[in-house]
Amino acid sequence: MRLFGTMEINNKGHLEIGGCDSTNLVKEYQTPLYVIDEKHVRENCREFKDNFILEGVETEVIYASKAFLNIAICKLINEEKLSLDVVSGGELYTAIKSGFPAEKIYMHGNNKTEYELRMALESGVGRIIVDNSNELELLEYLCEKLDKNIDVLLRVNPGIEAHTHEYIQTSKNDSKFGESIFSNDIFNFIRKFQLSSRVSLKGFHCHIGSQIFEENFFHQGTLVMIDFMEKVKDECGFITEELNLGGGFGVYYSHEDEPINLEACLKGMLQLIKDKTSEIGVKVPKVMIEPGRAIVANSGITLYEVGGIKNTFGGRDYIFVDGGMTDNPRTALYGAKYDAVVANKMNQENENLYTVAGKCCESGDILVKDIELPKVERRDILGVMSTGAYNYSMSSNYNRIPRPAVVFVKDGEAKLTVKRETYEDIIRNDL
Ligand SMILES: Cc1ncc(COP(=O)(O)O)c(C=O)c1O
Ligand SMILES: N[C@@H](CCCC[NH3+])C(=O)O
Repeated sequence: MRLFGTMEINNKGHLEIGGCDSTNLVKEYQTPLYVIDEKHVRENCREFKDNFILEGVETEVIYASKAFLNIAICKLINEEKLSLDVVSGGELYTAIKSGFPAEKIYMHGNNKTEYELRMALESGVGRIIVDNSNELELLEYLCEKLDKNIDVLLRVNPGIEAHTHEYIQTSKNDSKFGESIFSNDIFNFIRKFQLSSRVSLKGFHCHIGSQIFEENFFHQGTLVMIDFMEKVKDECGFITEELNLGGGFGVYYSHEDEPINLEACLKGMLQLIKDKTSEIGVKVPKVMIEPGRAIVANSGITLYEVGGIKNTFGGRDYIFVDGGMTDNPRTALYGAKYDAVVANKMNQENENLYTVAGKCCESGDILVKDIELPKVERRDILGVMSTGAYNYSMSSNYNRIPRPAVVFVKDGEAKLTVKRETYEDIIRNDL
C-alpha cells in the first residue's frame, strides 16, 4: 500500500487525507465520494513549474484539464500560475465561468465545431491548436466574420509510438490527431498559414500519448520536433516561436508502474532543445508542456461503502461497492490497475484476495481485480487510490446512476466543490 500527499493513518487506524478522517468524510458527504488532496495538487503544480526551467529558455506549464476539471480546480490552477488546456466548449465554458484568464487558455480538439471555435474567438483564448486544414478554413472564415485575429499552433504528429495502452497512444502514424510531419502536404499546409491575414501561426504542438514511463520517448519526441523546425525553416522560411510538447507523464497506480524521474526528464527536454537548436542554428522557441494526469491522479481517492461480499462458485471473491464503472471507467476501458485500501481498517493485515466490482449491470464493471486486503465486511469504507485523473472527468450516468460529489480537503477542512447528483438531476433534461 502506498500513500500519497497528505495521506496518513490516524490513531483510530483510519485513513486520513488533508487532515480529514475518511470515515468522517463519508458520514458528511456519503459515498461514493471523490476526495482531492488540495495541498498535493498544489505541490504537483509546483514540481512541474520549478523543474521546467532552464536559463535562456522561456517555458510555460499548461494543465491539461481533461484529466479533472471543475470550477474549483480552475481557480487552484490559476492561483498556481499554470495555464490551461481545454478540448471542448464545455471545458472552455467551465474555465471562463471560473474566471480563468482567457489569454492563458489553449483550445484543443481534432473536430472543433463552428460553435466552439466562435466561443474560443469571442472569449479571447490565448491560442487555438489547429488540427487540420478544414479547421484552418473554418477559423479564417470565422475570424473574418467576427473581425478577430488569432494566434495558433499547428498540431503535428511526430510519429512516435510510445509504449502505453493502445487507446491512449496519440502519435502513431495513423492517429486521428494532427497532421503528420511526414505528410507530403505538410509544408504546403504551413504556407497556407503564412498567407493568412487573420490566423497567425506561432509554432507547433505535439503530444506523444499518455501514461508514458520512458524518458526516452519524451526526448525522442523533442528531437524529432527540432528536426522538423529546421525543415520548416528551410522549406518555408518559417521561424518556430513556440513549441508545445504536450503531456503524458506517467504516474504510479500499482506496483507495476515506475514513474520517470520528473526533474531529470523535464530538465533533459529543455537542455536538449537548447543544445540542439544552437547546434543547427535555429532560434530557441518558447517551450510548453501540458501535464494532466501527473498533476491530479495521485491526489485523488474515491471512497465507497461496501454493500456485499460474494464468494463465487468459480473461486473469485467479490467486494461490491456502491459505485463502479460510472465513476471510474478506466479499468473496464483500458484494463487499468488500481491500488485500494480498507479506509477504516488501515492497520489490519491483508487476509484475502478480492475483486472489487461496481453496481452496474455489466460484467466488466470491475474497479480492481485481484487485490489483497484485510477481511472486508459490509459497511466498510473502501478507498480506491489515485483516482484524481480521468475518473470524475470520464464519469457517466450509465444505469441512471447519479455522479458522486467531489470534495477538496486541506488542513483538516473539507470543501464541497461538486454536489452529488440527484435523481432529479438525472431526469432534468427528459421531455
Ligand atoms: C493534447 C494533449 N495534451 C495533454 C494531454 C494530457 O496528457 P496526460 O494527462 O497524460 O498528461 C493529453 C492527453 O493525453 C492530450 O491529448
Ligand atoms: N482517458 C485516458 C487518457 C486520455 C488522454 C487524453 N488524450 C486515461 O484515462 O488514461
